[in-house]
Amino acid sequence: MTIMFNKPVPLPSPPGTTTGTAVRLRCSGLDAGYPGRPVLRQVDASITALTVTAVVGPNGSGKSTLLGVMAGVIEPTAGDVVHAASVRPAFVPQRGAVGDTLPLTVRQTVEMGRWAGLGPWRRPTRRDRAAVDTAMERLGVTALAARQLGELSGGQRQRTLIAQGLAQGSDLLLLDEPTTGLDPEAGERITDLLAGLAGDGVTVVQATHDLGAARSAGDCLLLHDGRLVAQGAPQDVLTVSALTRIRYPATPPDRL
Ligand SMILES: Nc1ncnc2c1ncn2[C@@H]1O[C@H](COP(=O)(O)OP(=O)(O)OP(=O)(O)O)[C@@H](O)[C@H]1O
Repeated sequence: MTIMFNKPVPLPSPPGTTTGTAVRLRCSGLDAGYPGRPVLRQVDASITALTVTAVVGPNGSGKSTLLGVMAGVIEPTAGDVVHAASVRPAFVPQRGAVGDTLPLTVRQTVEMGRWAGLGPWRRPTRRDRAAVDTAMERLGVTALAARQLGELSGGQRQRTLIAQGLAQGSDLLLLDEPTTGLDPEAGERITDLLAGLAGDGVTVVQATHDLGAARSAGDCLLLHDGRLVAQGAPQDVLTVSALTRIRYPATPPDRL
């Protein structure tokens, strides 16, 4: 198995996609999981550049595991992950992964997105500060800069964490359930912001249970039991029959 970050750009388009569509990342024959627990099996999937891709599937279907592999934090046990750029992806894990009680302000949280690129003394440069300012503005959290993380609403907190990912300056943003637990308005705001980022040169992949967010994505991967059962436009992938077949729980027929 291999994870490569330096393949030539662009990768060839997969069969069935529009000619000329640039592929940012491709998984081929991917197996991955945890010690004693195989999860992903033979996943072949492509992430289209400058698009929001939604990764959908029931609990335990392998969405977070797939994001972890794309982010390079989980090693595949078989297959390849090929990136069309040498820039490391920015990974925003699930909301619960960041403690609410951390004594951090919004600005300090976003600044952490720059840490990997700082020298041993962690002195931010003007460029670092500009990246933080831009990310905070883009996510609408500038006015919250001095607030503690624990004082924020769910939507504000989530936008702060996405700003931290954006501040990393990657062209690939991987988000694990960015709208889970938010009220519809806060969720829609994040969905719109992600679409705006894709329009501004960032490739976005989000694992989500939010079918509204998935339907407004440009592309969709449907996982079931660690296997990719469909990939394509949301209206072609998130059909009543496909969701019923995998017994996806959040599919009231009137919302399809
Ligand atoms: N750190 C871990 N160690 C062992 N098994 C794990 C670990 N993380 C997840 N799993 C298992 O791997 C499988 C896939 O989990 P994963 O989190 O990728 O699914 P998911 O589709 O993101 O689920 P959810 O929608 O509930 O977040 C599940 O059976 C889960 O219990």
